[in-house]
Amino acid sequence: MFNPDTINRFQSVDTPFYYYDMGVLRQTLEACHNASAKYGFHVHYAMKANFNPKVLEMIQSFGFGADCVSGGEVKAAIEHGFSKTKVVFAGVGKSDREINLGLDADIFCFNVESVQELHIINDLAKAKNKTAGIAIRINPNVDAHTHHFITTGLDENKFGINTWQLNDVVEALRSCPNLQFLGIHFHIGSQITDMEVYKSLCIRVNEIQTWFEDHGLQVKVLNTGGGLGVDYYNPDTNTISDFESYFKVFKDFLNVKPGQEVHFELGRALVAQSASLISRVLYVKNGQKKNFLVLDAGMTELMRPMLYQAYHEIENLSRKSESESATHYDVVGPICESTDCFRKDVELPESFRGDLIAVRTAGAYGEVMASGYNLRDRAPSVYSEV
Ligand SMILES: Cc1ncc(COP(=O)(O)O)c(C=O)c1O
Ligand SMILES: N[C@@H](CCCC[NH3+])C(=O)O
Repeated sequence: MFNPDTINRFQSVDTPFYYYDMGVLRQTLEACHNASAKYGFHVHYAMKANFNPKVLEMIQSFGFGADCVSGGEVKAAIEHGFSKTKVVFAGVGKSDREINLGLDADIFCFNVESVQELHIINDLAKAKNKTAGIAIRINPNVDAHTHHFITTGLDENKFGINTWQLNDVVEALRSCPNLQFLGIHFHIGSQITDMEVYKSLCIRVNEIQTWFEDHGLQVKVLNTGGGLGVDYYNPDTNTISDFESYFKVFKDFLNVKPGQEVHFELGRALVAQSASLISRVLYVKNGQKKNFLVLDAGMTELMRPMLYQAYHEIENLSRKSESESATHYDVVGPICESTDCFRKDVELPESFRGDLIAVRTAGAYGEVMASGYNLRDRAPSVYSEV
């Protein structure tokens, strides 16, 4: 990702900034596109992972759809060229204003997360004399075996409708003539690397599909969500997630009937490795027990380490050739919070004020989760050639 010319180019850029390697993004999208097309699967990009306009434009150029979680994302998807026939809108708390926006845009499908929401969408669609396509988001109670904070498919999670409420769903659908039932939707969590988890999901989806058909509802769309993980430890040697194995699990274990569509909502796996957060060392503080590298970027630019204790590789780009004289640093930001630490005890070459530091694998849930806390400016983006 960082050849000498790239690092040279960074010398004249104000830090912090996000650096996008558009070649990595393109290769990742190609890999996903080819692996999914083999089985006729449809991928909707989960825009919440990254809605940088250049990123969106490249993703939509591959023909992917968009999975949105707010009215703002629905609007951005359409503005950036995603076909409205490939826009889905999930979210546990869609406001009336956001539902109306989706109805006005004639999006393909609302993924509905409660029985009450079914009635609300029906009423709003009726007021516009429209029919809304809907899928039922079901909480399958499948353990994603990922970080506790980013599982979404267990009974204790707020997302989706629990299976014991499905009779109420069928009843509600009978009394909602302005809804068109399209299918069933699942999303059990994020940063999933164990393919056995997806096998368990398929088995559950098959059971639930049969239940719906037994209750007279034809399932046209099976949407199994996203969640495929990336390798945060080896961004250079394992850059592209194993899309082949991922889709093959669904090909092998999902009971797909003739005429049915299978949809996925990948976010992280498509964008995470394409970007790094680039910052400079402001100060080197040598304490009695610790050495600190104080960067000009912090939790306002990349919150994942502070929010989930997430691991990101950290590199000193100014001293790439110096593998010796390794020193241990707590790499911290300038924000007035003790948790504003990217990682503790990081082994790096001896580092100095002005050195360029890269925090890797920052393309997913990085820029989009930035905040203006401490009245900080937003970090800009810098792009490589494609
Ligand atoms: C409903 C839904 N779909 C898709 C995604 C994308 O997840 P990931 O970025 O892990 O692929 C998320 C986020 O976890 C989500 O909540
Ligand atoms: N933002 C989280 C994942 C949540 C995904 C959205 N449900 C992360 O950075 O890992």
